Amino acid sequence: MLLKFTKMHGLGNDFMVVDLVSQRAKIFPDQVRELADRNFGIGFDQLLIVEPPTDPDMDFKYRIFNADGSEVEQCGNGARCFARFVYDKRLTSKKTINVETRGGNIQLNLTDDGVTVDMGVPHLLPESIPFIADQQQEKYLLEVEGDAFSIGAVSMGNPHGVLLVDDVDNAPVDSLGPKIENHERFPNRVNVGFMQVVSRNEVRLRVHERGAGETLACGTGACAAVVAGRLQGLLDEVVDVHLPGGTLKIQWAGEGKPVMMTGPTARVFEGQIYL
Ligand SMILES: N[C@H](CCC[C@H](N)C(=O)O)C(=O)O
Repeated sequence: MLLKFTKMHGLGNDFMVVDLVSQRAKIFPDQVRELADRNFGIGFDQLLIVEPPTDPDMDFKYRIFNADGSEVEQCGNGARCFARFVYDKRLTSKKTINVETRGGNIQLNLTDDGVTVDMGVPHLLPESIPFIADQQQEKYLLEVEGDAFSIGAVSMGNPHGVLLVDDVDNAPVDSLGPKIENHERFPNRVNVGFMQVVSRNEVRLRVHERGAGETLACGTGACAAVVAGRLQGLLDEVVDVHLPGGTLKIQWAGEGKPVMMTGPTARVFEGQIYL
């Protein structure tokens, strides 16, 4: 069958976006891996699927697949692109869009200068991340092949580990990222953020993503980094998060409050592919 899609990105974190409201298709994990391949397929970090909601109070269901074919709970950069996609494709005329995801319901707000997403309240209890630990802490000691690292652990619906580094440009993203991604204390694997605190309102961040490797930006990673930094008393409520692909504005008023993420979206091309 011929499947229409739109190629989009949020700060270089790139997506294949598919409307399965007005199209019908079944996409299997093997196909996701083939489509994600940057030589043999379309090439993307994540596949984003638009479906009708199962919850009548929601406008859409938003499904996310990593390049390795794994279906995951949340994708922040993807959420902004999702909002732009459903509005531009006239699947909705709303500018405040409520979507259900595996990681919980989120609200997307189309604005003149981008999209602001209510990413929901972060989960901090170890069992909700999930992360194996005796109790909730601002930071944990993680043993990796004989070395010990201090790490924050936060769920934005999807799991994140956050390490503080002096200089992101020299952070061990390629060597340490995969080891922590697959660490036994993260039963569902984990996204790994390397954060350099520039000031109380500014950080630099690189993220080794679960199921995709290092990406140019990670929206949930930016949210998790600010949450971890605030819990450690290092950051104020509003933080500019500088990622290799650009900057996100993250706001978190504190425990029990939602994380707000604001940033741009971009459409690259329209395509169609035989499945
Ligand atoms: N790799 C992530 C999903 C995509 C998250 C990222 N692209 C974002 O913008 O939040 C995971 O396995 O949980």
